[in-house]
Amino acid sequence: MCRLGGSTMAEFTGGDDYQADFDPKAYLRHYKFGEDTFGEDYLNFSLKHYCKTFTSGVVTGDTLIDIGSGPTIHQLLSACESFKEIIASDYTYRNHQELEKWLKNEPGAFDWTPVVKYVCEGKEAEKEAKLRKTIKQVLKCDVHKSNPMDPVILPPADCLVSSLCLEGACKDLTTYRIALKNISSLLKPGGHLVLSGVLGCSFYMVGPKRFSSLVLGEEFLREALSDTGFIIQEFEVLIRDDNTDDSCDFSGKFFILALGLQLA
Ligand SMILES: C[S@@+](CC[C@H](N)C(=O)[O-])C[C@H]1O[C@@H](n2cnc3c(N)ncnc32)[C@H](O)[C@@H]1O
Repeated sequence: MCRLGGSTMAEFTGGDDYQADFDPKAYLRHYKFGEDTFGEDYLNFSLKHYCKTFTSGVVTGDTLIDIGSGPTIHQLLSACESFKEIIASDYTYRNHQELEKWLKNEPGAFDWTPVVKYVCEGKEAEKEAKLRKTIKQVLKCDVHKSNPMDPVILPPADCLVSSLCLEGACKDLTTYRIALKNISSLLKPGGHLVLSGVLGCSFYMVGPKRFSSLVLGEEFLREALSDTGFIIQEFEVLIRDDNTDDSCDFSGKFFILALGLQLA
């Protein structure tokens, strides 16, 4: 159920809605620093955890796959130092285009410099160059398929990252569990999953379009990960302490580092 402006709505927005109405430029407005947006709040939380995770020396390897990248790269800024190759992915064609625009440094690409500066002040150009070099492919992805990258068959990766994707893509908790299983098939045994997102969120706005979000709780996530064979190594939660931005009704943010897959 979605609460917006006091009314109650229950409309799920799926792949067709993302393909038709998810405007990458409108979404990226959430990630403009200094505008007190939901995205800025999320970045302040997640960038800190990405940095800690990917500089620990433990979460490292040859290949990292980012699931549901959207038009964004914030989730990969720290990771690009620890992996030789990154594969970005998303469901929509327009997100692929927006990401490619940034990768090729084309005019009109989103300016990530303020976010990059937050991660590594003084070394923005080097970091952007490094990330551009490390992202080798942008693939079509559907978390509802048993091989989410179908028809491409990828060798299992050392690490999976996914930020704010599954809660948007899944209509109920059963579908979320299946999607988690689907994406985990892309991971090597003993590889790492870095999963971040929002708790208690039923919708978020992308420009004038409302997208549904699956309401997640910490207990459900712990159970779903454990049932999929993951061992949770870190589970950070930050409860929302403001109500200024009404473009999203989340109650908290989470960041998970998990080790997979221990079950067959
Ligand atoms: C809220 S955005 C998150 C984007 C980015 N990862 C971030 O952290 O800002 C949700 C993304 O999930 C993608 N998505 C929706 N349904 C999907 C599906 N079935 N499979 C893969 N990605 C999907 C959307 O296209 C969109 O880019």
